[in-house]
Amino acid sequence: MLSIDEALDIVSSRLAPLTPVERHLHDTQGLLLAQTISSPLNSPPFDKACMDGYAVRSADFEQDKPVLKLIGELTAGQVSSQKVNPGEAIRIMTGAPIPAGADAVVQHELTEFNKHSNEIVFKIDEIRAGLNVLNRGEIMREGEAVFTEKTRLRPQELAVLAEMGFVKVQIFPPPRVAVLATGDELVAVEETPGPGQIRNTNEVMLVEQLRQAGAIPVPLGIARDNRDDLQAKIELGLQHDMLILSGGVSAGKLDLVPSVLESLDVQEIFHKVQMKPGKPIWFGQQNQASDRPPKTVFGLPGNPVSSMVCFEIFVKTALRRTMGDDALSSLPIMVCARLTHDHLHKGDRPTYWPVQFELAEGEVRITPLDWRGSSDLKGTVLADGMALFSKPDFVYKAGTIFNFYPWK
Ligand SMILES: Nc1nc2c(c(=O)[nH]1)N[C@H]1C(S)=C(S)[C@@H](COP(=O)(O)OP(=O)(O)OC[C@H]3O[C@@H](n4cnc5c(N)ncnc54)[C@H](O)[C@@H]3O)O[C@H]1N2
Ligand code: MOO
Repeated sequence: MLSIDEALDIVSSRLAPLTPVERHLHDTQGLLLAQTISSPLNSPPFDKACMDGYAVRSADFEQDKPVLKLIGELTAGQVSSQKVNPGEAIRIMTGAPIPAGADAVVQHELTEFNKHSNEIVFKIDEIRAGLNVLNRGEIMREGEAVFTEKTRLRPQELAVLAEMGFVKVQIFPPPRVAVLATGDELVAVEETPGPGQIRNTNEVMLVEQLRQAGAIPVPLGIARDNRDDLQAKIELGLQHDMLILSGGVSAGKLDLVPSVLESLDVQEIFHKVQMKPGKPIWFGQQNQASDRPPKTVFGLPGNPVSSMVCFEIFVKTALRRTMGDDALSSLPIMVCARLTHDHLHKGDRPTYWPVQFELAEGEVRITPLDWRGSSDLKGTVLADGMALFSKPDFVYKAGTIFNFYPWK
């Protein structure tokens, strides 16, 4: 059986970014750029004042504290038609272009204005040229390479693109992912379960996990445990970039998912990983025309925590790859944390166990919670994430450093 790391390598190497599309800036938050960007302009576009005060000639300050004559006023958005000559100053606001003749700005707090004589007295006797002035192109030069491909578009990147006048950019789009729950025992959340039935809780969970991961979820409801219904709904699911099924992948009589997928030319790449929960996970792909990427299918084990954990580890990695992340940055995010209590790990499957975390004395600490296994979703609601316990039948001592996988 594959190890978790082997399975992750396979998932990551089998997925590639979707074809880039052009999007309005407002619809690109958090996505990766699919183009390089050079600046078409200088920033700032003109020498500008960084303080409210007076635009002056630094040469006027070479002898003693000067008294300068006020000849005008300039607010941001205005361009002065006046020139500052020796012995003169212009009142200037932050963001306004420096007027001709001036080469420095003295901030308002270091001055006193005499409105009767229209003169400014300065409480500073030496200034350098360029004081409180941001020069044209000092932050960004015209033609300068600003963003490489695969830059993540956070709020500040979006604002820099807006400054450069990019209204639309090429990005790697989020995948549309179909979610299909399988099982004769399932009823929709709105329904009251009859004898032997349970509500389809995996759908709402997987849809929200997809949304949090930046993908576009498309819930397809429930497929019954018969070939015809499964086939029809899986075919519908295969019209999306990715399909996530839950249930029907272990060894039961009605675990038909792998064989129906195979009949639809979805090739099995692996089935089963040495892990708990989530051992029966199924991963496959259906080839498309040569110029199009294959369709990816995950068959997640039906037990709710198995579905959730397999999503966190494998589906998220796949999603990140489709959205442009490279193999390394697509791997599950983990943090080093210290165990607060002894923990007995029973069995031989590496196990993701729900834990609470706290920040104490400058370190992350994790405490394993009381949890009944892969059906116990409620046991995860107090957890902040999971820790991976790998050594078979082993007591992990308090103080051991661990990989903690936060849930978000
Ligand atoms: N003989 C064996 N039996 C099982 C094995 C095995 O290796 N050999 N593996 C066990 C493990 S581990 C898991 S995990 C489960 C996974 O089984 P399936 O993926 O086939 O899932 P189902 O049997 O369909 O369902 C399991 C469990 O989860 C409930 N379920 C299913 N779908 C949903 C849903 N959408 N919302 C809420 N709950 C759901 C279902 O009712 C079952 O209780 O198999 C073990 N068996
Ligand atoms: O792997 Mo199953 O998810 O142990 O219950």
